[in-house]
Amino acid sequence: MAPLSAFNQVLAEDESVNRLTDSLKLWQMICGNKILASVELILFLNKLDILDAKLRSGVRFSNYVKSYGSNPNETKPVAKYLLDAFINLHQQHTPKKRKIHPHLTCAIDTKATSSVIDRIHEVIIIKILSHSNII
Ligand SMILES: Nc1nc2c(ncn2[C@@H]2O[C@H](COP(=O)(O)OP(=O)(O)OP(=O)(O)O)[C@@H](O)[C@H]2O)c(=O)[nH]1
Repeated sequence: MAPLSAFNQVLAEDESVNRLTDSLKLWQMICGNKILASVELILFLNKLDILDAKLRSGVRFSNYVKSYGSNPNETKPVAKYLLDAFINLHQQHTPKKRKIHPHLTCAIDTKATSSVIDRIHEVIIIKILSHSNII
């Protein structure tokens, strides 16, 4: 689980570290971990509403993420850019090919979050059934 909204924040425990950079490093370590090589990963990119509020209030994403350049300072393209960054890191660092299940979430939207969790339950059940050769 990583916040989409933390691109302009630093860690409470180390103010020299940007929170987005920290999330990406942690994700890279999880993706590259050989012990987890056979595990499918579920990624929640959370706090979509806070990202939206931040961008609408005038905070410019590209001031913090230079590679974003002159792309629109809007929620959809910024969230897509972050999602792609996480997916690309997975592709670069995974020890072997596997699926990941990324979701853009707003945890306080309980209805939407509940439906995401239902979809994840389905994925897990299908995985268990296919491992047991039932399907
Ligand atoms: N608006 C909003 N609030 C959220 C969301 N997810 C969690 N929160 C709230 O954020 C606060 C901090 O929760 P978390 O982010 O889970 O905890 P944390 O990672 O230790 O906190 P931070 O250091 O603030 O990132 C709590 O009050 C949560 O209810 C979200 O998607 N949208």
